[in-house]
Amino acid sequence: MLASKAGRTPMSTPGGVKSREENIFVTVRVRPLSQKEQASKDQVAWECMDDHTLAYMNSYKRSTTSYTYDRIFGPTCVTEMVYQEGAKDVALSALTGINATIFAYGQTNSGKTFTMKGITESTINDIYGYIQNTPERDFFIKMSAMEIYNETVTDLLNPESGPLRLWDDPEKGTIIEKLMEEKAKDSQHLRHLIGICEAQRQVSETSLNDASSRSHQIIRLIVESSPLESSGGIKSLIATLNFVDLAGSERTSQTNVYSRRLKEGCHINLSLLTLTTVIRKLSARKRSGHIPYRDSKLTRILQHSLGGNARTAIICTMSPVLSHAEQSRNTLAFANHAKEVTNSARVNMIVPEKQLVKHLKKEVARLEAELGTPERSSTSRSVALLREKEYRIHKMETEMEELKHQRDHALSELDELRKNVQQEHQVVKFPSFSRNLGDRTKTTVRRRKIFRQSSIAPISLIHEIRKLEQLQNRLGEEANRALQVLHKEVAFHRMGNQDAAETITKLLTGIKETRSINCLAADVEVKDSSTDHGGAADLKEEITRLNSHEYAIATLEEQLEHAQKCIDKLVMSLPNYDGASQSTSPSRKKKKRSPLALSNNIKTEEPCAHVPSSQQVELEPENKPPQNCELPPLASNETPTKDVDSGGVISSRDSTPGYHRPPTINVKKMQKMFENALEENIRSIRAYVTELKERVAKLQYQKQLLVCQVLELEANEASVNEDEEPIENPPPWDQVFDEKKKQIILLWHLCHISVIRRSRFYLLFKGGDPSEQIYIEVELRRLIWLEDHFAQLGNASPALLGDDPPISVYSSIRALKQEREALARRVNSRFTVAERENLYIKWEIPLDGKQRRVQLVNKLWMDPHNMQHVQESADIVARLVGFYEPGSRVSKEMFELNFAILPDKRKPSLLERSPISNLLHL
Ligand SMILES: Nc1ncnc2c1ncn2[C@@H]1O[C@H](COP(=O)(O)OP(=O)(O)OP(=O)(O)O)[C@@H](O)[C@H]1O
Repeated sequence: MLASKAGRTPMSTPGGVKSREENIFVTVRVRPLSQKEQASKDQVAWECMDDHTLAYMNSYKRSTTSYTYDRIFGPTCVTEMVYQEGAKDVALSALTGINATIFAYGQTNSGKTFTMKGITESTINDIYGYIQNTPERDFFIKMSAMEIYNETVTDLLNPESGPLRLWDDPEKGTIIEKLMEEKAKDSQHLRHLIGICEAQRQVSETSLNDASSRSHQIIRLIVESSPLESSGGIKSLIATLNFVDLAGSERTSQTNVYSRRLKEGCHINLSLLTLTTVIRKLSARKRSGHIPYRDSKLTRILQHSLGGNARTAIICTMSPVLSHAEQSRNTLAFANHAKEVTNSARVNMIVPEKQLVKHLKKEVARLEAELGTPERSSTSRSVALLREKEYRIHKMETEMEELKHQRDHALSELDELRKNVQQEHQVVKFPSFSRNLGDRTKTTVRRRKIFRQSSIAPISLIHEIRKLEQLQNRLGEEANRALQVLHKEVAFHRMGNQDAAETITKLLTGIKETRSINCLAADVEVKDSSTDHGGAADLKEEITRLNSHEYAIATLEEQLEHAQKCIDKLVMSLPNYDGASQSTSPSRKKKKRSPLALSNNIKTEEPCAHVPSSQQVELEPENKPPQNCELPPLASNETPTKDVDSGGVISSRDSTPGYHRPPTINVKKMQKMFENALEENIRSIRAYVTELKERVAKLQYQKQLLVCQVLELEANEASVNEDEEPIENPPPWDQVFDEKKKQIILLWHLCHISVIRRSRFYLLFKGGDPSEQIYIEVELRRLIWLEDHFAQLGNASPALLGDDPPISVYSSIRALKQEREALARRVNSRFTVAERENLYIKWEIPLDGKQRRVQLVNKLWMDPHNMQHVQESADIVARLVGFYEPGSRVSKEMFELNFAILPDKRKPSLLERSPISNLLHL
């Protein structure tokens, strides 16, 4: 509901726009013959002579009486023409702040509703077209609607509010208390609201009209517009536009003689009589005399439109047939009086107080500026400029603050990201397999988080794997070089047995092969890395690949093992080998200057990166080293013999005649020195090989850890997916039932479903039995469908839907209304006087109020959120319909699921009928 017009200063043309005096614009529309009239061969009694003259034709087809009006619309004229020429000008006055009213007056079944529907539709189109073409103003449209039925005013937008009271305001005239005003969002919304009101209207079947309007309906648009602030204007315009579809004037003989219709007819005729009297008195220009506006609610409400501040157009509708000639003459008599009535319409302006104050302040400032000296005005201009600059500076400062804030935020996010990456690296390097389960869970959660945040984890793992591979290659290379040196040493000294030399050669070949395999793998790796996006899938591939050349490390290990054995053998075969040589005596230690410069820091120094050991032989001080490191090769036939005396090895050369032995060199000593060097070398190589083995083992271990980590990562990934798609146990039926029941009750309300059906369903399905599930499900789905269907229809124009759309929200409202009426009639017979009084008290219906039964029934099932209300409503409906009576037919099967027609051929009574439910097999 919208707020009333508070905070406005009405300025109804105070010395401004003059009020305009003009007569009510009266037109007559003669409808075509109805099918019934054609069938009964009823004679046509009226002829349109021209656009302004209508003539009554006697039985000889001669014109006897003629009537003149502003415009006559013959049977062939369409409603759009009636609108264009009979209503448009008046209706659109509302856009310029002038109140306007369009009436349809005429005998029952003469076409009033038919005409007014079209007129309303066309006016809405034009209003919204105008709004679109007037961008310099802001428009605001509200709508209210009421019907006057049996002299009771009801709000058609809120029928539950009951009868509305009228009261008089000295300024505003008659005011309808609590009448709802709904803001129209757009033309579609407005049409939708009008559609709902039309559906609410009292319509009944009479002998003349299958759907006769039994009430006067007033649809009221409040059109307000104000200039855009930028335009500098301050005056808003406001006007009401009434579309009045009167109930049909009828003779008692023409209506059914049932008491209800008779009573309606009396009220209708009474209010129409007052209207006629008011018009007649107004037309007689006896304004000084009493105009009985207050004799009927209709004339009270429309007082402004009858001789007051409004432009008014009346469209008198009539049937062309002779049998209704008398009624038609009455209509024309009314039209004659109406065309004499003069209105004085004014432009209604309002000035919102806020805007007025603002405007006045501006004016004062301007005047001050004009009065002031040029200096003063220039100073004030400078001040204004200064202020503007200050404002801009302030704005820029705020923006800068905001930017700084954004930058800080971005930086902290970056930091966070970096931290995550580092953490992930640490996790990769030092996996926590030894931790307890609690710690692991924490790590998993953290890692899962990191994994979600970025894809760096798999990338870093891949890097680790590749580093390991490089290490593996380097180990291979080092082993290779070590063995080569060994080989050379052995070859050079031609020592050791043949087997050892062969073994070393084999080892070399083996290692070379291993190296070549690793190189191949490295090639593949380079290629792979070009397409590497660091995903978990790549990681898996990586591990698979690593596992596939697992044998490379194993082979290397094996070969190193083998090499060590060979070396051991060689060492054993050394002539001066004894077990004690292994010990590190101080003398040995002193002497121990490895020809390969191998030391304990072998890890970092590559033994084979130096010059051959033979070139590094350090001679004892008394023996000068040979200039040329290359020692002369031994003759093949020379076999070393042992000098038993000296206890040393004597070269065969020593014994060879003619052999020139340098005088300064002690051969024995030399030999000894070489032996020692070899021994040292071999020992060094042995130590190195041992270390290589250790490193390979470490490598293997690290690889194992990596694989485990990958597995863990995969498991986390899987559990993340599980987290995202949790498989939940279905909730218990009681809970489901409760939720669905609430949904169903709300949808019943929204779709205006029969209250009898609601009550039956509600009382039948209590939720205890899981077999009810299917009924609940089907009901819910149908209602959801219905709601959707209504929503779609809601966007369609009522004009497009036609008079009685097959299934629409309007038809269901109408059906529900009829059902409530029928139920109301049963209240007296189904409840005792005491019970009724109790009910009225409980449902807050005044005991002395009118139509208490109707009020009671109208209150049933109106609050879908209150379960107690729902239960009590269902109980009352059950009593009214007789569900609780013995032998009453209530079974679940009546909400059948198979959509088949029930075998019961019994014609349903009104209380069991509902167009929507029938259509939907509800
Ligand atoms: N100009 C017209 N062209 C075609 N059909 C018309 C025309 N005017 C009215 N009708 C038809 O005549 C019937 C009666 O019209 P309508 O209900 O509008 O009359 P009414 O004056 O509002 O009656 P009541 O006062 O009983 O409500 C309807 O079926 C309507 O479709």
